[in-house]
Amino acid sequence: MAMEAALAEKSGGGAGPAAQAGSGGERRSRFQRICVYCGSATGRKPSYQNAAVELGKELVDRGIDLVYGGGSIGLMGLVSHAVHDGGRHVIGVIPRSLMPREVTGEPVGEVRAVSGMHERKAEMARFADAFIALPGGYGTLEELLEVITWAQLGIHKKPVGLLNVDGFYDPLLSFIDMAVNEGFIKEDARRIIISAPTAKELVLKLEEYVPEYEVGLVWEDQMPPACSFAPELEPGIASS
Ligand SMILES: C/C(=C\CNc1ncnc2c1ncn2[C@@H]1O[C@H](COP(=O)(O)O)[C@@H](O)[C@H]1O)CO
Repeated sequence: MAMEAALAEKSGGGAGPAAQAGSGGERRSRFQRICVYCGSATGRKPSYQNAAVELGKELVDRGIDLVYGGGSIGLMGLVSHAVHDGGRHVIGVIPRSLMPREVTGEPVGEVRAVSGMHERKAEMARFADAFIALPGGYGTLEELLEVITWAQLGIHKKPVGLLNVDGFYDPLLSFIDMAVNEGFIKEDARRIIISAPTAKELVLKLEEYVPEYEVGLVWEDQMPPACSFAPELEPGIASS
């Protein structure tokens, strides 16, 4: 399925069947599943690692499942273990060529094998109701900027959040503000990006986000939006 079509299936802006009050009084979320992009390294500061674990716990607290790039290395391992250990479902989407354990470590939860990086990003985005980027490198930045670009193009209306741990993303946000001032990014497209310094604040902001960015584009291969917010998942190739 083409990337745009796959995403359009779940492009309703975030409201879903999980938006009910939990019976035990826990803070339920309107999101069933959040896609987390993050470093395949842990980074130098312990605060990055702590933030990955805190984010995982916040998802668990709110009854949200995780989709991510698979693997148990770096921050990816920390966030996926925190969600898995907390009893929520974890889906890792991994290209077959990255599957050897020496490359990605041993992932937890459901592992879905895909043919390559493009399919991986489309699948991760399709399964998710919102996106969060923790600190990371090129891979994280690429994934993040792609979902921002897709939002700008009207391919989806799902919230996109930056977990700005210790100001990690300040230089990127300054660069983006400069691009707004220089006339390359529109003010309303700038507001696609939601940022906060802690997982708690960020998830709350994502919960409250109302998509305001509108484009009149119709994608040739776009499927009608699905009624159901969460797709039926086929069984993964491995799970634990
Ligand atoms: C090829 C090597 C390591 C790759 N390991 C990865 N395993 C799983 N997912 C990965 C890997 N590398 C990148 N990703 C995806 O990009 C993001 C992390 O990239 P970053 O550059 O570390 O920020 C992450 O969200 C994944 O989806 C051996 O060098």
